[in-house]
Amino acid sequence: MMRWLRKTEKVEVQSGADSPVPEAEVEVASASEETVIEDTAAAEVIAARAQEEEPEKETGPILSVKEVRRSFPVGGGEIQVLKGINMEVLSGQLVMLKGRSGSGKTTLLNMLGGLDQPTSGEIWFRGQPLHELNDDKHTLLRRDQIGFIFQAYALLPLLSAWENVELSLRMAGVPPQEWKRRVTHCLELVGLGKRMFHRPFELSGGEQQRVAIAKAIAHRPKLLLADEPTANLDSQMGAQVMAVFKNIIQTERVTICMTTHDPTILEVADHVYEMVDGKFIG
Ligand SMILES: Nc1ncnc2c1ncn2[C@@H]1O[C@H](COP(=O)(O)OP(=O)(O)OP(=O)(O)O)[C@@H](O)[C@H]1O
Repeated sequence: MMRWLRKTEKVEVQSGADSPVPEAEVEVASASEETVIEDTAAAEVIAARAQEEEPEKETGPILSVKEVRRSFPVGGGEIQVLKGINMEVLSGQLVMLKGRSGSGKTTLLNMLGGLDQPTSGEIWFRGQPLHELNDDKHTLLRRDQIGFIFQAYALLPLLSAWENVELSLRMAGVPPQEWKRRVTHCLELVGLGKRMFHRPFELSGGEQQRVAIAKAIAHRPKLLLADEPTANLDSQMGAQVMAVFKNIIQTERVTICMTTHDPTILEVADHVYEMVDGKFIG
């Protein structure tokens, strides 16, 4: 059973009866602690911590895409994959790109994350022209402001959930004294407070994907890009991942843009773009 609740409540994510973790709690940043705090000084510490953990809410578009085209050289000619894409993603939205295999979803997602450049057109991310930045600036921007989630989780198999998340903080240049609290916070946020020291092979697919989410948000990105994040999961685990996405949009003030083939999860999106042969329809 899954509920999406106000910030001061808990979100319960209940997995199957045969799951190693019958019930995982996804706690919304320190909120449950508020109910048991009687001491004023302690309450102030908790409130300060919650404020620190929850970045300011931004308003307006975080991403603007204008007439983006992308073609690739193939053989002696070229293939046009994106044929004039226009889109706007507002801060705090969950936006989905749906479409048949080969329609161009991943090609667009790569461009939104600065992994590839349009052949023509513009992509603006928080006021910065991604289409004009050089490789070094793209790398810095990705490191600081963008998180990626992939269909195949992309976790390091010999590292525990904790170590996987910690690694992303190291790579983002976050000071070591912040690692412990941030790793704990992120893993609790995705409902894995009790499985922090398991390695990927000791976790279910849904749990591995939730570790990947914790890893992707650890450095506090503004934008999370997810390529088919539920494609390898059954419907219940897929729903858990979507519940976590909804939760982190509220608590981490992140904006999410994801691709999907799965019609059952479209209803939780704030906006759905349907792509057909390199263009949006409808
Ligand atoms: N580097 C490249 N060189 C040549 N063709 C490419 C390149 N990258 C993508 N394509 C082609 O662009 C088209 C769109 O690919 P893309 O991966 O964006 O589709 P998709 O909608 O994400 O598909 P799927 O749902 O299967 O992941 C495909 O026909 C693919 O072969």
